[in-house]
Amino acid sequence: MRVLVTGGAGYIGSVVAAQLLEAGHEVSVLDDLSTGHREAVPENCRFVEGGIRERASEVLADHRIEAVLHFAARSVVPESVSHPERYWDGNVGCTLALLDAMRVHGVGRIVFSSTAAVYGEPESSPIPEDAAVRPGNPYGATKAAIDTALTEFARLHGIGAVSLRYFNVAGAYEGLGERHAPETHLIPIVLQVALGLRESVSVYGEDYPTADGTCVRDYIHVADLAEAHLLALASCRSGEHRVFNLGNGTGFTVRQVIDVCREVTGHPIPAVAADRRPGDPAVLVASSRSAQRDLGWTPRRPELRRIVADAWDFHTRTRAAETAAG
Ligand SMILES: NC(=O)c1ccc[n+]([C@@H]2O[C@H](COP(=O)([O-])OP(=O)(O)OC[C@H]3O[C@@H](n4cnc5c(N)ncnc54)[C@H](O)[C@@H]3O)[C@@H](O)[C@H]2O)c1
Ligand SMILES: O=c1ccn([C@@H]2O[C@H](COP(=O)(O)OP(=O)(O)O[C@H]3O[C@H](CO)[C@H](O)[C@H](O)[C@H]3O)[C@@H](O)[C@H]2O)c(=O)[nH]1
Repeated sequence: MRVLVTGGAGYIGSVVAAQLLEAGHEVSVLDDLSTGHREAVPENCRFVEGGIRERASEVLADHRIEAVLHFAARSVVPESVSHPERYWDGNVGCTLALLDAMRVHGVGRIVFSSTAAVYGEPESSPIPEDAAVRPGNPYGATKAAIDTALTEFARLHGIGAVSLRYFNVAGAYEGLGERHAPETHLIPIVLQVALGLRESVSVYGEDYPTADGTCVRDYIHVADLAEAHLLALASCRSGEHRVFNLGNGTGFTVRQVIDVCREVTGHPIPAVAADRRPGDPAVLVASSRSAQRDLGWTPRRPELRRIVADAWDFHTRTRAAETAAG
């Protein structure tokens, strides 16, 4: 298929673009490089630098796109609290513009990056897709709004849509890894300590109702997550919008993650207790049974040690290349 990957210069979009190429698809990437990196776009993609609102319509037409994988978004939760307008505009506004361009150019499939943040503080664990949608911050609220818009667009315009609700994505694939600046995610931050780029990691809250008092999250390897996108793309059904959680179904505390990072890196990684981070749910663990049943998806790299080891390999190589380049 001829596919457009929005946000294909970012962490997850670049890995999915690489896997789409490997599977024989023709891949176009549209990215404004606001948080992405030009060199992360796999070589055989057609790259267009620009914003969705400004350039999506033209790319859909010129590249005769048949399906869209939509990653481009703003995704820093604290920023969404201080500047919600950037999220309503950058996430909801841009996605509505993209959907309208798809309608105009007759593009019939979309796979969308949704998030566990739509569930807020869940009532039970693991979380199935029919759990209440009650986002606890504007980032999650914008993703939930897009999920709703997709349901309506699919019904009204016959588009086949899939929302994939990611839990905590980590790890690296074929030289493509996580490089956000500033970084807010736990595993890359902990690895920055091991690389000597930070003195310590702050542990946000040690009084949660969990085994060791720190928050529990479900970490999913970016390559496994990417594979689900290819399955979702193939399974889009005209007029239907389906929603799937993507996680491993196993939770790890912040302290457990830091311990695994110590094992993998051989570094002592000092950890300092800090206040809770506002809006953090105590436990977020996915039930991905629907994705396994309906998409035929099986995560092939579920071990946290493997996820951290792949991220560590990426970070050490990137650091070495940066040091060599001066
Ligand atoms: N990383 C996670 O753990 C996680 C978890 C849940 C959901 N998600 C979602 O997955 C998607 C990808 O996340 P990521 O971690 O790869 O983020 P990222 O910041 O690395 O990638 C996003 C990319 O989109 C581009 N972009 C942003 N706005 C744009 C616009 N208007 N037009 C064109 N390009 C634009 C950025 O330059 C960047 O390359 C996002 O939608 C995010 O909300 C991520
Ligand atoms: O320096 C840090 C960074 C994080 N944490 C803790 O580590 C856990 C994981 O935090 P991340 O920031 O890595 O990930 P989140 O669980 O906050 O966020 C992820 O899940 C969210 C859904 O809740 C969104 O989808 C978001 O995009 C995605 O990155 C949290 O308990 C957080 O408090 C620390 O203790 N110290």
